Amino acid sequence: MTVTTNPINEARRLIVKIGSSLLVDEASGHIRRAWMDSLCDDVARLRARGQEVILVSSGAVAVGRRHLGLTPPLRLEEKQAAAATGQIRLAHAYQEALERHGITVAQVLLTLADSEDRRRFLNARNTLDTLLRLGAVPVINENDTVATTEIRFGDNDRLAARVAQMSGADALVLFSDIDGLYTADPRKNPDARFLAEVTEITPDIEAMAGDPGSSVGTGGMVTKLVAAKICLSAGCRMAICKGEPLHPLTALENGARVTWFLPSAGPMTARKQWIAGSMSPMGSLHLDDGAARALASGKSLLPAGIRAIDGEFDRGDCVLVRDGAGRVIGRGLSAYAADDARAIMGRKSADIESVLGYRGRDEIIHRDDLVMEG
Ligand SMILES: Nc1ncnc2c1ncn2[C@@H]1O[C@H](COP(=O)(O)OP(=O)(O)O)[C@@H](O)[C@H]1O
Ligand SMILES: N[C@@H](CCC(=O)OP(=O)(O)O)C(=O)O
Repeated sequence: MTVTTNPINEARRLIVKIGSSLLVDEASGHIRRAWMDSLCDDVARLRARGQEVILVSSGAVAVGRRHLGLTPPLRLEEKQAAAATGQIRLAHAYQEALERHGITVAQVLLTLADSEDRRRFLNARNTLDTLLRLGAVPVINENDTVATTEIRFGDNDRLAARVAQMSGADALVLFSDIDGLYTADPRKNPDARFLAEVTEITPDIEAMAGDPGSSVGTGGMVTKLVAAKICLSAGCRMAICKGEPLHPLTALENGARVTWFLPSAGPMTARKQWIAGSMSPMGSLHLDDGAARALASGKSLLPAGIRAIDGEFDRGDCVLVRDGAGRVIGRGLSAYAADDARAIMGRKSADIESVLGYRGRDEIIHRDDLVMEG
């Protein structure tokens, strides 16, 4: 995949990550409100033309520590206290900036554990989907209060990439204080060359990454490359660029300098490759002929078309899909755990709530989560 037109225009779902060094004035610890307003103007413009936007914003520690009278270096618990103080101010500022455009903001705080635990991952994904469908702009940060050293993302670059993967985003933009990836940290090496396009994170590329350039940034280029790896495998394009001008998304659309990390496939293909290749099936769903035909023509699997279920699996686990003769015709991620799936098999989707006592998805396997054999 190469950049033919502008990936920002093309993205159906776009994640924008804002680094502390950009959002928070290093000397005063204040949020740069004019910049935030201009970013939110851009977000409103993208939404108005039908694009979905999720913000992943750092800055809670940098904003909050002044209010508690803390000076770096901070211990973990002081960072957590600072984040709790700063996050409320950050969220409030985004609320005000987006309210000017009549857009509702939703705060979502996540930890690394949330992206690794299947149930939490699915819950987070469903919540983000629902918020976007209802027209809100999620503003995400790491849940610093509960994230100890072992379960920290440690950096929002990686969190943003996980969010991109989780939400099937087409593009992630990391706005930073640098306009892209160089062959070495340009602050320390004046001969460093700028790279416009990267398609693979090789050891040579990894060796280019250095530390953060400012006292409020964390991770530097190292975590940005970790994020790029996640994005490339998730089929999501990723940009590193300078967020400094006002209206940074407009600047990017108008040709500002940027490093693009370009995957060979799109998010849906990557997702299907992941389902096909890296998950062990935990059970089988046996279909009737009508359901097998429906799946072959690209439809989702409804409970009504299932005759029998083998195995024990949880919501989100991979299961095989078999036709009436027991032949494997595909595999996919079940929206229900085995016991619940057994309770609703053969029933109409409209009956799900009365049988299970809650209203889950109409489909047992959504077509986006289904891969048919050869
Ligand atoms: N190879 C490299 N190319 C570009 N920047 C680099 C490189 N290695 C290290 N850096 C440093 O990484 C910094 C950006 O990371 P960081 O300070 O963590 O920002 P943010 O707060 O936006 O996440 C740059 O300002 C730069 O000094
Ligand atoms: N959760 C932390 C984010 C830390 C972080 O990743 O910072 P940055 O490197 O500036 O993106 C905060 O809000 O301060």
